[in-house]
Amino acid sequence: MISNIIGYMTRKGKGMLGLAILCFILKSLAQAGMILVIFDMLNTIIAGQTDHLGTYWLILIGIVLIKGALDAIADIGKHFAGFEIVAKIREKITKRLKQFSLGFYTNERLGEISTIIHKDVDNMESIAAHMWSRMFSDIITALIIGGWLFAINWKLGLAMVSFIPIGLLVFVFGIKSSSQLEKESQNRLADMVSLFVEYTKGIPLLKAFSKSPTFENKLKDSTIKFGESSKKLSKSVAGYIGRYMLFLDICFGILAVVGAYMVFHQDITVSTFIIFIVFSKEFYKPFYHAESYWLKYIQVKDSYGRIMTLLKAPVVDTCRNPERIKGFHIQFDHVHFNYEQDAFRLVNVNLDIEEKSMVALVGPSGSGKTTITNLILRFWDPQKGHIRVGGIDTRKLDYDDLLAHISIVMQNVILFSDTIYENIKVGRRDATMEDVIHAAKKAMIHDFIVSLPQGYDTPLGENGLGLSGGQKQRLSIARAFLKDASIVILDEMTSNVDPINERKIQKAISNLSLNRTVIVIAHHLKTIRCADKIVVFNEGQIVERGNHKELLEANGLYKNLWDTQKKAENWNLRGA
Ligand SMILES: Nc1ncnc2c1ncn2[C@@H]1O[C@H](COP(=O)(O)OP(=O)(O)OP(=O)(O)O)[C@@H](O)[C@H]1O
Repeated sequence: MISNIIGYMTRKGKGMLGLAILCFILKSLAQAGMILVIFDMLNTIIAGQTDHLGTYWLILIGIVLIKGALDAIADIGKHFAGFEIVAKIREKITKRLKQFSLGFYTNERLGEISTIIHKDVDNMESIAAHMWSRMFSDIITALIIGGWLFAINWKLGLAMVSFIPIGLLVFVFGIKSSSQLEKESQNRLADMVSLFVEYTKGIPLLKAFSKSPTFENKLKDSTIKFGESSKKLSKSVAGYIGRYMLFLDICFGILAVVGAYMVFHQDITVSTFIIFIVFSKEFYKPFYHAESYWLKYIQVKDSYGRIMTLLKAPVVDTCRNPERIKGFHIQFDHVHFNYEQDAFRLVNVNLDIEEKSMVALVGPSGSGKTTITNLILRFWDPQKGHIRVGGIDTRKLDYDDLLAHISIVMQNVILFSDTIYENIKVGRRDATMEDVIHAAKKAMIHDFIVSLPQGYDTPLGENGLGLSGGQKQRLSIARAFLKDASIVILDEMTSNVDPINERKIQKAISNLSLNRTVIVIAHHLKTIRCADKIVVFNEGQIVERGNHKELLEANGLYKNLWDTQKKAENWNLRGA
């Protein structure tokens, strides 16, 4: 983890981190030097020589100033290094996010990505800037001071480290034995959080339908379970940390006893004894801090794991010399596809969508219509067979070029918390106000927009809050007009819109369909009667194809669906 994170830094960043560590070491040594100067000063005072007191004061003031300067430089260095790591990791993630297939962006993933970008990357800053600079400087200072103390008297040096190996063994075994409890506690926490999220999302439903406390009981249960596992973990951690600290204290006690014994037998002077007592604290520092280093490591380990999983997730395959699109005839050639093993399968799909024709995909829910459009967009790639656009396999096409030539009008229109103008401009970032108005007029939404007090500058709430479904869909059609792509994928609205809105949407869609290759995922069969070709899917296979008249005459699944929808309409009318 350390080498990987350092790998993200530039030479300057690494230099600044090194400078911070060096300054912290020098600061600790300056601190030690200050104590030695004070010792020396006391010795001279005890000896009755007070002539050089002024020099001592000057040296002490000098050390204090140097310490302050070192502290400031170390602070600047560690923050520079920390912020650089954060910036570099975020840059790498941003680049990677652009390379993922859109199929990667499920709702859960979006939540996870935002946690990674906010919390996990910030954790990397805290470990690199705050922990490493301290930890490395503590360890190096301890080595220098330990070496110096050993050089003064190796026997007392041995007393100083006597129980450290046993203490470290206790620490390492403690970590191992509590790792299972730690995992358990993390899992319980994850269960509790996901239940809370589910609960918060479902509050309106729970209020409307359920007075039973089942969900609340589940929540209470999971909170208790998490509490219990946390208590067990804390108990185990407190146990081994307590034992470890005890061994460090025993070490210090042995140092004091052996030192006093040696002073008594005049093996060492009192000053040597005092030097050991005072400076051994500096030597023990990283050992006493091992607990906080470890806890910090645990805290960032998961963050690091999540960042790496994201950075290593597979991206859309791109070939070395991708080709540009040369035409808009779409062809499925013996395509086989499944999202997951042993689940829905698209079986041997052969399909020709002529350039500038309109093809409607129909079939029962879950038959594979959206999957066909997902494959054209390369949200996924087929396991077998080829999908060609303009005669070229989509895997050999420049992916950005492919997407630049396709407009999508989905039922779930995604709108941003921004003005109507900016929301339409998503279709083409360099569009002018005139272009936007022109597109809105073609999408039959201009009159509605100008009727609003702030017109095109009207801010939209999150995901278009304040607009009806029909209005949202016409805004998305305006985007498609603005993009002016040669291929249009339309996912027809399933929810009921009022007849005026429906007529406007139909008019806007027929405007958009002119002179383009159009693929419609059709739910209302009456709207696609005029399509050049209707392809009927059932359980992942094409079962019929032809125009409306031919399919009715064939008396198959299409006729069945058509009759069912007509019956439903009649029923609606009678019901009304
Ligand atoms: N991301 C996915 N991962 C796994 N399975 C999926 C995924 N998306 C869709 N499916 C499954 O693939 C099958 C076909 O789905 P698809 O969305 O293509 O059907 P559809 O004909 O468009 O349905 P509808 O008319 O209801 O929108 C369904 O069984 C669905 O559950």
